[in-house]
Amino acid sequence: EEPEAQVEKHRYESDISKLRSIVIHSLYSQKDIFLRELLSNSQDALEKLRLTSLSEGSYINLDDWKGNITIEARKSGNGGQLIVRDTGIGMSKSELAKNLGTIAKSGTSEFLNKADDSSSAGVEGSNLIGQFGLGFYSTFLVSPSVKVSSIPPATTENPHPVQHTFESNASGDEFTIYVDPRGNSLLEQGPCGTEVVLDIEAGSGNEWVLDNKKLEELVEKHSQFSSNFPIYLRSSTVYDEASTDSEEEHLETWVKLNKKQPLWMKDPKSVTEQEYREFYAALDPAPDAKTAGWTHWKGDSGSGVSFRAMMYIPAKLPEDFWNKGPGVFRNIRLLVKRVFITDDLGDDYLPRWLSFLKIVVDADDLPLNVSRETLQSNKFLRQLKRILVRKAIDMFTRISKEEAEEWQKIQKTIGNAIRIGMVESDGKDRVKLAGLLRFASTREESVSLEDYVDNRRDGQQQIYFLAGVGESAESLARSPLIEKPVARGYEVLLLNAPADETVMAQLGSYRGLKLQDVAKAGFKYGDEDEDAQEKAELKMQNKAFRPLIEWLKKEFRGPISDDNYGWSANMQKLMMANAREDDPMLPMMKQMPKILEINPRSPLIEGLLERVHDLPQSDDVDEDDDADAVVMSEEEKELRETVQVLLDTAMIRSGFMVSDTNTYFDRVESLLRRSLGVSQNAKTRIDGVKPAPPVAQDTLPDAEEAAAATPGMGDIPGGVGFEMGADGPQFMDWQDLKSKVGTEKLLEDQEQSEDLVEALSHDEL
Ligand SMILES: Nc1ncnc2c1ncn2[C@@H]1O[C@H](COP(=O)(O)OP(=O)(O)OP(=O)(O)O)[C@@H](O)[C@H]1O
Repeated sequence: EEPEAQVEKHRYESDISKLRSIVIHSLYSQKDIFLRELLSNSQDALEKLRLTSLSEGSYINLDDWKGNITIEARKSGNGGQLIVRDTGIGMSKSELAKNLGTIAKSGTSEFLNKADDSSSAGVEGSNLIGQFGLGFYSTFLVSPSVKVSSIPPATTENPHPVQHTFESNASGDEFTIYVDPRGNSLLEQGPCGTEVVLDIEAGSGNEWVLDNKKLEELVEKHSQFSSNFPIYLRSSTVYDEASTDSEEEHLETWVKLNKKQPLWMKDPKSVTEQEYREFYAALDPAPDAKTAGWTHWKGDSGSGVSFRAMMYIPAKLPEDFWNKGPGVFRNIRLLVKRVFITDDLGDDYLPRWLSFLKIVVDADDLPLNVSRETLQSNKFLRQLKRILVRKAIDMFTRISKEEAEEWQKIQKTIGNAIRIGMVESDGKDRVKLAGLLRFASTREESVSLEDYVDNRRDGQQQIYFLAGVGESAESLARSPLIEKPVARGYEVLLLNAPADETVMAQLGSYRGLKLQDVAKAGFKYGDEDEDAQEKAELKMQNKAFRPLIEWLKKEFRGPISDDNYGWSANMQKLMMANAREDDPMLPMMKQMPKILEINPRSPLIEGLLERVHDLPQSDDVDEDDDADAVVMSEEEKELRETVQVLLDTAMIRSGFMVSDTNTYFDRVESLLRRSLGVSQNAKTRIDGVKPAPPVAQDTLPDAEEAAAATPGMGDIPGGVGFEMGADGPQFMDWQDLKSKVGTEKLLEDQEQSEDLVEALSHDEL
């Protein structure tokens, strides 16, 4: 049994001395991990005691046991002591020597070799420290001298255990063990336990260890979920012996730090929806953070590492989400056995389009310290990456099938992410993602590609769509480009998200049906050839409309061509939106050829044909002559102008921009004048417009004074509007008014003059 009394001196094995110094020197920049290591040891000790008490033949009675960990910062002057206690399994004298004085795990020399290779690389060192069970030595990072007092539970072999203290200095290569002069003080808290006391020196730069705020932060960051047992922090910072007298006062000064349970450890079947929603708040720092859906599973990496994970979809993306640079998401919390390891797995760990997800992964065995630099070499993390992407897509798919309405909302939020995902993914994933999108169509407000295919016409080979960035589905539905397919009874998807056209082009087809942009000329419906009558009709139409087509080609040679390689209006818009003002391609982009398709069934086109027929013949003019030299008849000029407006309008209706809006408006005005019977030459009158008074001579109050005297918006009276009489608005007769303006004398009283001025300003408005 334990020989009592005097202090026993032990020498560290030479390897351990070396080791300690490596740990101490290579981890200089990551000092705060010491607390995580201590808490994780305490957690293990508590867990071990519970397990031991449950094992057969155990004499340990845990009926009155309070399993917990306490942290206390005792300041004295500028330095002090940090004390971490647990009511866990504790250590006997020989266990103290063995566990803290030697290395239980094999592979010491392997560790030393690795550590030597990277002696100055703190990161590598921190990775090794957990791998080889050296956590305890990290206490020397902040403390020059460490004491561990411990007492094991009573057993048949050791019915009266004695509390011993292990003491070691950071500098020396020896440690001492002695009977704790305070007696079995730890038995006040429970049947056994351990107390670690770190001396924190004033002026050492480690004074922060005694700052409760900092301690709280560290626990929240690293150990919030690490313990199934409560972790308490003593809230008073100045140690006062007298205050611990009464039990009640004593308890009041302890604050529980780990309030949230590690929900992911539970069986998903036993977790309520409420619990999932509440837990989300712990993951998303946004004040009114809500989740729109989640998945929770237990998995295996395939290389033997099992893990538990939760994945959440936020209800909203931050406003600046798509503008955020890389590396700012930190949306995956990686833990190992409930101990937080990192939320920085590297900028491109998950694809950017999935970075809105909030994820927790808790692995069963990984080196406790995983740094970004060592990620690439970690097999589990490489496998996990693929697992997470697959799980995300599965989760989306499940919600879209089981909660169609909810998905409708979600896909509005993350639809663009899914589109980007489609562009970045390949094969199966792309098809799965495509199936998740919902589009407006000419048949329904919201359809999936699946719905579209299910509703296809007999023998239909294509999925028709029209894309127009930023346009409403209603306005797309009125586009002349879909008149024909709709008239024939085909459903057309109306796509208005920026990436839609690109995404459809990439997807190519869905369930064997080719994706067809109806804005592209020359596509076939696939059933044309079967119909001889249709063919004959087309031939006739071609013949009948030839004069119009010829005339159009002659007159509008530039903008009209029958080549098939134009951009769709949508693509033109996208390209222009991305082009810089001084882009040399800009004028070219504006002028990309477009294809004019005329509908022979349109009365407008029939009317045009008639007018072209009626034009005086000009066959005698040589084609090569300069067009300006041709003397054009008045009718032809007029027709030309009308057709130009028609062409521009067709462009606008098809989603293109006209290259020169002013000219377009001039033409429209001229057309309007003609239809109203107003002369083309009549000018807008500028006489009678009241000139502004001369430049002011008086002085104004300065800006601040004026601001103070200005009434708020609420004080602004009336506004302009027509007076409503009993029979509706009262308008004044314009001709009457005009004549009054000409004869000012008629304005007899002030009131009338005010009426008039107001009426005039209405007119101008
Ligand atoms: N609070 C404690 N209660 C009981 N035993 C402890 C306590 N702290 C440490 N020990 C014992 O000391 C051993 C060494 O601890 P150390 O932190 O150096 O490594 P580890 O805990 O084994 O490994 P790791 O740091 O990777 O978890 C532990 O395995 C444990 O047996």
